[in-house]
Amino acid sequence: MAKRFSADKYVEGILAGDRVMLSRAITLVESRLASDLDLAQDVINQVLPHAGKSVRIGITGVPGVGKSTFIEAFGNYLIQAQNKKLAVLAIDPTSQRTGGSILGDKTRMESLSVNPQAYIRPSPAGKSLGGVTRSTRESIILCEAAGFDAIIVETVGVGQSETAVHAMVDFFLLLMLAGAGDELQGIKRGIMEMADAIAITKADGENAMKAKAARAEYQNALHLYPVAASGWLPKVSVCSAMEQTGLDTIWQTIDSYLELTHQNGFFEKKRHDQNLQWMYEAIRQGLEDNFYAHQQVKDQLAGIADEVKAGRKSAFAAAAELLRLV
Ligand SMILES: Nc1nc2c(ncn2[C@@H]2O[C@H](COP(=O)(O)OP(=O)(O)OP(=O)(O)O)[C@@H](O)[C@H]2O)c(=O)[nH]1
Repeated sequence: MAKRFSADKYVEGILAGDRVMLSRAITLVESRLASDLDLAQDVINQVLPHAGKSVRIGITGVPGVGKSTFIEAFGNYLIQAQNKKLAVLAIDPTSQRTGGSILGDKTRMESLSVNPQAYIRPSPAGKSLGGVTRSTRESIILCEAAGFDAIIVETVGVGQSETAVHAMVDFFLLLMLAGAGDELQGIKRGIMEMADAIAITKADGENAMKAKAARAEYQNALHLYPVAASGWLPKVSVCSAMEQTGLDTIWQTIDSYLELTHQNGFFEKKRHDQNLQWMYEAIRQGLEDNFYAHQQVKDQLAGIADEVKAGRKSAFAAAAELLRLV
């Protein structure tokens, strides 16, 4: 087991912006050991008053869209042109690519990973989506308390993970390729509906014209959706991470969104709603964990499931019988 410190020691280190302590605290919230849970919650609770002051940006897009290259370019832009301290967290429950090691990501975002104004943390390996989203959410709080004022949460846009990311960020950016067709890109309609902005990537060289055409197309498509509760009309822009163009426009879009939603109160409301949503999610998870950990449930579950399978017991009756055991 990794070395553990007192809650005060973690808190002191995080608030001082000590990256080693931040990493250790994130390892702590990623741990599912029962003995780590209380300590992790103690640390989170203590740093909570110092968190929340960042802009949380979710970024998604299918493999090949250029996420890493984009985040590297956009991240450097945020640091250099907007004077931000940036943390990049990844949600990728299927990820084999990093095996949970920081080294894996060093090769993905080379210049960001050595930038003292940036902190990159790959997705914890070998975890369920629920496990990853929970620890990422808590990691956001830890990073904010450590002084990072821009948080990028990155995910692959092909599964359910983008819904989870959407529920923990202020602004959701969808990266898309020009001319590949929505279906080809595996982008589901629901994801486009969640986007506050779409950026068409790789708008350089021969691709530049195609990207502009795609921008017009997507902008039209977005007009067909009902106006969002935020009052914000999603924007589409083009960018090239390679040539570092369009990054400023994307930041201006995010900034306009923040201005609008701070003004109309949506920003705060959304964060409150997200907090409540996570509370209910934590309750649901806690109840489920307790249920499956209960000795009588462990003893009887398989037998009762067999009876349901064989058609001797209804699913509802079986569930009720099991629930009564707890
Ligand atoms: N022409 C051009 N190519 C790009 C640009 N950005 C990325 N690429 C190329 O697109 C390919 C995929 O880029 P990655 O950044 O690895 O993106 P990804 O496939 O989404 O990968 P992950 O971030 O690992 O999920 C690489 O070969 C990049 O060199 C760009 O702005 N212009």
